[in-house]
Amino acid sequence: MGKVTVLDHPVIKHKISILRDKNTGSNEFRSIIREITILLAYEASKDFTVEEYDLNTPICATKGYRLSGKKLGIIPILRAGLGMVDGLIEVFPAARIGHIGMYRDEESLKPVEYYLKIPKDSNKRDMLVIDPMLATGGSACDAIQRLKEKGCTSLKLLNIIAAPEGIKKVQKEHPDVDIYIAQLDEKLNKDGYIVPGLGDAGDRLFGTK
Ligand SMILES: O=P(O)(O)OC[C@H]1O[C@H](OP(=O)(O)OP(=O)(O)O)[C@H](O)[C@@H]1O
Ligand SMILES: O=c1cc[nH]c(=O)[nH]1
Ligand SMILES: [Mg+2]
Repeated sequence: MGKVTVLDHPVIKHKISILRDKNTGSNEFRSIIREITILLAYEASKDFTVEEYDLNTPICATKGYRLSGKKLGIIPILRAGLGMVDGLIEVFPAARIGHIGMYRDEESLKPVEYYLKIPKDSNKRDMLVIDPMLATGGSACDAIQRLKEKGCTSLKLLNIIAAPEGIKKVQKEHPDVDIYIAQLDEKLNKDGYIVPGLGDAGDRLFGTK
């Protein structure tokens, strides 16, 4: 079963609370999503490998380290996943970026795919799937399934807020995928929104409500 890592940190608690506040505007919302994503990126890359190399500081010769594992791919689930892209490429500037477009049908809550474009060599890369919200888990599970159909074998999922229902579904359908979240919330409401959550992440990022 996939491992779940929750960022348990006072600064994250502080920032998540600002995201939750309905009076927080899009500009601040976007920058906090970006900041938390940077911390998630560090956590999700703890198992990356490094190799040693020789370098000179202004003082002496010493050993340096550089990342030596597989190349990275970042896959935001549109739209809201776009809010996390900047934070990730700040940490991993050489990563290639693919996109998967999914929206949740408001009645059935089932994800509907409308776009897919990923790097050609995605099957050789470590792929980070990003979306601020993991609610029922339908969008994440379908996105991961589509990437697997395209040959991806190394996948991690990064979310800002997750509901237990979503985590359970990803663990059941994709036991090989580890999940990194900033906050585990209580539950879903009858409309499939995370409680207490932060509302519709896409609308809050892009000011569409
Ligand atoms: O776990 P789930 O129940 O599938 O819900 C989570 C999905 O819902 C939101 O997207 P939304 O459908 O609102 O599309 P948007 O990003 O375009 O706003 C969110 O960004 C996830 O992709
Ligand atoms: O609470 C939720 C659930 C799904 N999508 C969102 O943006 N928010
Ligand atoms: Mg939305």
